[in-house]
Amino acid sequence: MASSTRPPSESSAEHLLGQRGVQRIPTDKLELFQLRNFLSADHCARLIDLIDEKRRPSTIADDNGDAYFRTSETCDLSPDEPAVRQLEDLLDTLSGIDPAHGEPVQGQRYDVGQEFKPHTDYFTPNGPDWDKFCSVAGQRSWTFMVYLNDVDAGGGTRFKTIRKTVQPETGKLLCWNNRRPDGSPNPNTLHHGMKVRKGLKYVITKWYREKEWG
Ligand SMILES: O=C(O)CCC(=O)C(=O)O
Ligand SMILES: [Fe+2]
Repeated sequence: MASSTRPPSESSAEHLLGQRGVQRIPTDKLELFQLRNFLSADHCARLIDLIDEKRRPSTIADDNGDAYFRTSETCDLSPDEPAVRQLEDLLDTLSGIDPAHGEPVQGQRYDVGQEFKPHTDYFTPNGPDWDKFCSVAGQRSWTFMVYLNDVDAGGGTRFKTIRKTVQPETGKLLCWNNRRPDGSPNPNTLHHGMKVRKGLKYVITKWYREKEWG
């Protein structure tokens, strides 16, 4: 689809591969891309400082009762902060998605032993949290995440169905389409923020929605 006809809520393989340095992870099971050095080390350091100021224990939607499912600490990052505004602008340009479809950026920090167990970022259609989280903005369409530091050991992001683990690296971006070409949720996007073994891990996550964020 030509970018001029792409809906405002969508990115696409064609658009992303037109951006300098973007690489597609070879698989036909999902649309998954990485971009090294998306953010400078200095920009990452400023975002890490903001996460350290604001972090609190993470929560999850579609809670499955496992208290150890997502053990990291999380916070929303306000675009009133210049480092966040700059990040949002870079993400909107890279993704090609209308900013109105973006959730607020989230920051996450994992200490040794913390993880985010295998999950998908889309909401289960008509699941327990569907109405609460999706009635206005609809499904999560694309996920963009950025590693803000090199982790001493562990902390990779594992996509089990394609047997691919992406290693954290300062400023490296990872993004994927949460749906199949027909628009249905893609279970092959299952991913695991693996346990940090040594050091700390900081990431930011930006989710886009099919409809405008309320
Ligand atoms: O930390 C990671 O590697 C994955 C994070 C993640 O999956 C999420 O925040 O939804
Ligand atoms: Fe995730």
